Amino acid sequence: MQRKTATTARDVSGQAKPPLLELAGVTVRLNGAEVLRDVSLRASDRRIAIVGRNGSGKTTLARVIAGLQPVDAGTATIGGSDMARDRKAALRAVGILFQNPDHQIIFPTVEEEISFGLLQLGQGRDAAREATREILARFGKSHWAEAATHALSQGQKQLVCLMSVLAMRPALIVLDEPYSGLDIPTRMQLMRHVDGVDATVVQITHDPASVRHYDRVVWIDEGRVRQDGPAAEVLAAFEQQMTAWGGADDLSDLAG
Ligand SMILES: Nc1ncnc2c1ncn2[C@@H]1O[C@H](COP(=O)(O)OP(=O)(O)OP(=O)(O)O)[C@@H](O)[C@H]1O
Repeated sequence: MQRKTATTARDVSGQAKPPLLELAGVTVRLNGAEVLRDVSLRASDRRIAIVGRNGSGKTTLARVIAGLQPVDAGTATIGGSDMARDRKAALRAVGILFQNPDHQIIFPTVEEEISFGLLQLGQGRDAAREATREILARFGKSHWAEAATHALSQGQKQLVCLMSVLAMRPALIVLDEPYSGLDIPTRMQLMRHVDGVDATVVQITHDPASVRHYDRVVWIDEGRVRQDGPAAEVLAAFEQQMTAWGGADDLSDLAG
């Protein structure tokens, strides 16, 4: 197993800055099974991908990073705030985009959907409305403000979810397989939007091609970090192993 040695970022005064994301010895048990085991990750890289087989624990890890999944052991620190101790501050620092936008969208119109997160952050109605209009304009979708969310296509809904997350200006965005089920042009367009965002991105994917340009790839296997390092190195090892397993007919090792 290989672990990346994180370089310590420093602020203007030369003080060492805490990494944006720090997991230390994180273990999560669900229904008695250890789904994550002693996962440690210090990350200040701008683009991080998480790969692994079905059932290896990727979504659970994404939920831990997004503050949606309490840990049974270890600590999760986002933007210098410990999830367990200052959950509110940690949650401000992170936004999550799920695979299925229907699990995320709850409001009847696009404007209400995007504004909701901003109101939750404590913004007043006028400020939230203005920020919503601003993000719609940035994506060339001002005409969507009054659109019914249920009438949008999957790709359009996914873009609404991305705009909702970006409007909240999180320092870290977690994307859990955001492009599955989208056609090639929609996927390419959304990927371009994601590539252009200022925030740090942690993306879970089954598609190595979509993250070859990332700074770092973490391979999760049976709830543990199997390999962590530069994209080219980790993806080559990952693809080799996946192809070897794929060549066998035995599904008995599929996690779960
Ligand atoms: N709510 C739950 N209760 C019990 N077990 C769960 C729960 N959610 C997930 N698991 C189990 O935890 C393991 C990891 O699941 P997880 O969804 O994190 O995997 P994944 O790597 O994202 O998989 P996939 O690539 O198939 O989406 C699986 O064995 C799964 O069955």
